[in-house]
Amino acid sequence: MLKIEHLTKTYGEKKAVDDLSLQIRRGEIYGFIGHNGAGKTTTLKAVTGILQFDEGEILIDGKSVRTSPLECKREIAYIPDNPDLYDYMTGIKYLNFIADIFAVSAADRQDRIRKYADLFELTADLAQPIAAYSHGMKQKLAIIAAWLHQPKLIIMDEPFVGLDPKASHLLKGMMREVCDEGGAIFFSTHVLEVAEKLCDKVAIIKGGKLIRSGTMEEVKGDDSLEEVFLELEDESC
Ligand SMILES: Nc1ncnc2c1ncn2[C@@H]1O[C@H](COP(=O)(O)OP(=O)(O)OP(=O)(O)O)[C@@H](O)[C@H]1O
Repeated sequence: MLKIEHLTKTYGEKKAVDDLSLQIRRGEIYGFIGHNGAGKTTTLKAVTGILQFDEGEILIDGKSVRTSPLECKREIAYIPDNPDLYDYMTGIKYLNFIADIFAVSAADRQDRIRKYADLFELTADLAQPIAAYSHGMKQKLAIIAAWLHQPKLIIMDEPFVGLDPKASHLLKGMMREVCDEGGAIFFSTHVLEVAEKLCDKVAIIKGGKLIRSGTMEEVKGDDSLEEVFLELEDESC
């Protein structure tokens, strides 16, 4: 579903991502963990096509994000770490705007908006301008928007930040559902307990380099993910 090959991205002199390769298959929830400034957001943005990169290749379902950006964007959804949506739009206008971009039919969008807005208890607020939303409400709206066109690959940067426990639980279920239906999820998180419970596979990045990746069992063995992560952080200091 997603193949990242030898990705390198520099900002001026700073190598933010250094020769990173990983592969995500259909059906996998793939967690991406690393310290602040490790290169997670840079990698995720490169995958979505928002950020140009210097070297390497990124393939989504076999298509290059460099040479087939539109085809790739049709297959994915991206939820950034900060849900800066269009404040002047109402929630419902924003969802319809996103549905228009992805050419979701009137019937499908109505069903999906109704379903997810009800689940996230956001229905009553959809008529409000986004400027009046709390951080968590914006995050819920961004999640509903991401699910509207039934993307094959969902990329999320710290998706659980700001969500209440019920919404977090709901999102985890929605992530698993996408994978059960043949999609894939790639998301970053600092909450290692969530990653450990939820992810099929995990990659650990440090200073732009991938230092460990594999199935959760391969990466953590009999230890907790937190223990392994902290050990790896210390080791390569
Ligand atoms: N626009 C930019 N210009 C210059 N340097 C940048 C820019 N964006 C990120 N960086 C640098 O690239 C490195 C990787 O940043 P990135 O945002 O990818 O890290 P991250 O793992 O997502 O961190 P966090 O967990 O804090 O969100 C950092 O050293 C950061 O300072």
